[in-house]
Amino acid sequence: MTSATGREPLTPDDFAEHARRELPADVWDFIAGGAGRERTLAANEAVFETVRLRPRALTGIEEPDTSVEVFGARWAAPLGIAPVAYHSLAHPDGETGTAAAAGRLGLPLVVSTFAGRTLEEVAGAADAPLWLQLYCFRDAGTTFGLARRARDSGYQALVLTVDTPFTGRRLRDLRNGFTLPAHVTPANLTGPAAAGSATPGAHSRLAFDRSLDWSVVARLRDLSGLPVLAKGVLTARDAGAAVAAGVAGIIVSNHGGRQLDGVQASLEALPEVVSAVRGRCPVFLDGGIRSGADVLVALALGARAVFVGRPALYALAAGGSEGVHRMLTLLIAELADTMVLTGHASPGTIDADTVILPGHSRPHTGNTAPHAVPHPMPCTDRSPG
Ligand SMILES: Cc1cc2nc3c(=O)[nH]c(=O)nc-3n(C[C@H](O)[C@H](O)[C@H](O)COP(=O)(O)O)c2cc1C
Ligand SMILES: CCCCC(=O)C(=O)O
Repeated sequence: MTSATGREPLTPDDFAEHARRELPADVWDFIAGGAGRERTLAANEAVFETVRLRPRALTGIEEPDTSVEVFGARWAAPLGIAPVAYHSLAHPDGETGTAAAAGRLGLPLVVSTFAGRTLEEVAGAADAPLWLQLYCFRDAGTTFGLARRARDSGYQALVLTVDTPFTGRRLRDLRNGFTLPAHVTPANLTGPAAAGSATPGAHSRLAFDRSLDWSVVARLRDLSGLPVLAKGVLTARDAGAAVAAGVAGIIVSNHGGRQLDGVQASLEALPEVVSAVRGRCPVFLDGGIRSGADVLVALALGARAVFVGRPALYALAAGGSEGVHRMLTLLIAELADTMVLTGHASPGTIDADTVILPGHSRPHTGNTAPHAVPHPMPCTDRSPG
């Protein structure tokens, strides 16, 4: 696992560089790409460049405790792996390799509906919490069958993706005429739900149930007995609807810029959602997390924890299960260092005073409660003064 310069990867970007060389060009484009002109894809990462950290001197912290508790389970860090389809596109180790790597470190994995391995195989490989991401199919029996299998094999939550009535217009895939290689199939789907899945975009338009409303949250919760999170919320309005529908948590996400191009970066949307939720459930974030400092910034703006998507597949492509283990280890180490240098012995104290947002010379004062009233990002607050 050496980079183009012959060195060991030290950051998620190093793994990406490695993956780009390893993967066929159309597979790279499927993973790396976004919808439309990829403005939201770019914004997800770029917004983190605009946030400044505030250091703390002589805090006496020797070893920070990076762990957090989520739904009664202890995670080694406020970090997990987002649901990403077909890990076997990146490496034969597939989802079992990713699950083993995350599990060894005590970090959770959200398994995609489009996993290349069965839910049961992945459960057998993992030592840390697993959640199952759900797409809802026109064939409702498929969706409910997945939810029951998740419950029966020890998954701890369901993650309902709410931003994808069909997959977005991904121009790279359309131009490449992208189809999955023959060895990559959705291991958990059978019958009509699986038909045509080799062409993901076209398949989603045939198979996904677009008639859904928020009542599906209670149906999934009642039949599985599992907490249900909504993934893909970017506005106060949808956050309110999700809470009213009984979600156990919200994942602020724009699907890695793969759905509606032109929407806010995830980090920009986070304060609005956190304010609307008013502590009624934990709020998580994915999109553009590429360093330990990015994790800390998201927590400072109110996230309980974050998820990485593409970095997991890039690390898998670069070095299989070991690559994922190394990438996650690096992120935890960077987070721990950033916590010491900003004066936080544990994630629970990371508050809005830890960061300065663009257009502000000082942090918002008077907010010392962790994960409480966050700053508006300037993109949502352009008013002078
Ligand atoms: C190749 C790929 C496949 C994805 N598959 C799914 C999926 O099956 N279900 C889902 O809810 N989100 C899916 N996502 C979105 C991720 O869960 C996540 O929102 C996004 O990747 C986070 O952004 P990041 O890649 O910048 O970390 C996928 C993303 C990528 C890149
Ligand atoms: C139909 C496959 C959808 C996977 C997905 O969610 C994505 O590629 O973003």
